[in-house]
Amino acid sequence: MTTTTSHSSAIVAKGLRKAYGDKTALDGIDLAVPTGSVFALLGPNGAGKTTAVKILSTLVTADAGELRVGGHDLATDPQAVRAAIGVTGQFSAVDGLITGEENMLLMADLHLLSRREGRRTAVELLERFDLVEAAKKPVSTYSGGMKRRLDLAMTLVGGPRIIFLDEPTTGLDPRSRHAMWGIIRELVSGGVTVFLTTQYLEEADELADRIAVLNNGRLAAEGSADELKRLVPGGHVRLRFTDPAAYQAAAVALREATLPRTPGFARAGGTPMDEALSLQIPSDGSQRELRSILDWLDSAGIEADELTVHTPDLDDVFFALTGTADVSDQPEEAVR
Ligand SMILES: Nc1ncnc2c1ncn2[C@@H]1O[C@H](COP(=O)(O)OP(=O)(O)OP(=O)(O)O)[C@@H](O)[C@H]1O
Repeated sequence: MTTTTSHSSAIVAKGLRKAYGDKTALDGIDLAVPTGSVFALLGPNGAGKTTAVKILSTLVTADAGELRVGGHDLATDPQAVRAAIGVTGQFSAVDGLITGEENMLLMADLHLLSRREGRRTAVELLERFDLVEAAKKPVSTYSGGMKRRLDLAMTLVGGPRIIFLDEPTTGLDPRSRHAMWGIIRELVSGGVTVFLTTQYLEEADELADRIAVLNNGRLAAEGSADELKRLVPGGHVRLRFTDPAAYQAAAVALREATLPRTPGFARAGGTPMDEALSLQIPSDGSQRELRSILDWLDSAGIEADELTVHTPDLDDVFFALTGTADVSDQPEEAVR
């Protein structure tokens, strides 16, 4: 795992630690989020995601670690960090008793915008987040998706360049979730850096440039969605036949095959799936492996009626990295 400390990092953490009593929530986390990118912190319940967001957004202090957000040191200049960031999520600032517009204007007041500037910003953001019709209604009448959009709109009042989103789409229906993804993508295309936590692998896959998998307060892995998917086995090429004789011939050929450059292929022997007349060949789905499989099929005279490539998805990665983790495996370190 590498950590970049260049100036192009919007968020940098080195050796981030936090314990609540004898419970270690974060056990030495290193991460770097390039400016203008989306970083997803993925992990099961209790992994430490919210703690990380709370620390990086100055709501909670770390026990240890070198932390910089927006170029500012969290320990010595939290005020500057606060001015550079926006936070939405599980600790939403939305007031249900007043209208969406009033919430926006309240936020504008908090940011010390003039009355005129506040109104202009509120109108612009309500429009952008498709909340114009609902603007004069109490927020308590809003749907979950509308509340999330309002929450994010309020966060944007101060024009933050770094935004923390703690589980931004939890509980939203698919349509609202997709709408939120669209909004997040739009923000990023405007140069904003987004740090999000999520339990939805699909969300991380859709949005994030980099994903870190947090488990028991430690980073189990970090990389792009594709890099993470390559970490776990499960990828394969499936050949489907309609002619039982062709299937049998292919199964025999495959059982005898060895292909030195493709380790998975060599040990494959094909997994016969008689009812479906299909054969499965382990493969990481890379171009190189596919080419060697196709070359071999050609040279063996095998012509499948259908060939599909299955790559592991983030679910596989998530379960592989977090499902089997045994806390007792991990060295005990004294945490004060
Ligand atoms: N204020 C607190 N006091 C004591 N323990 C806490 C506190 N906040 C968090 N913890 C503990 O720290 C660990 C990490 O919690 P955290 O909320 O950061 O996890 P999470 O990954 O955000 O989980 P979730 O997805 O459930 O929100 C958990 O074991 C939790 O019980």
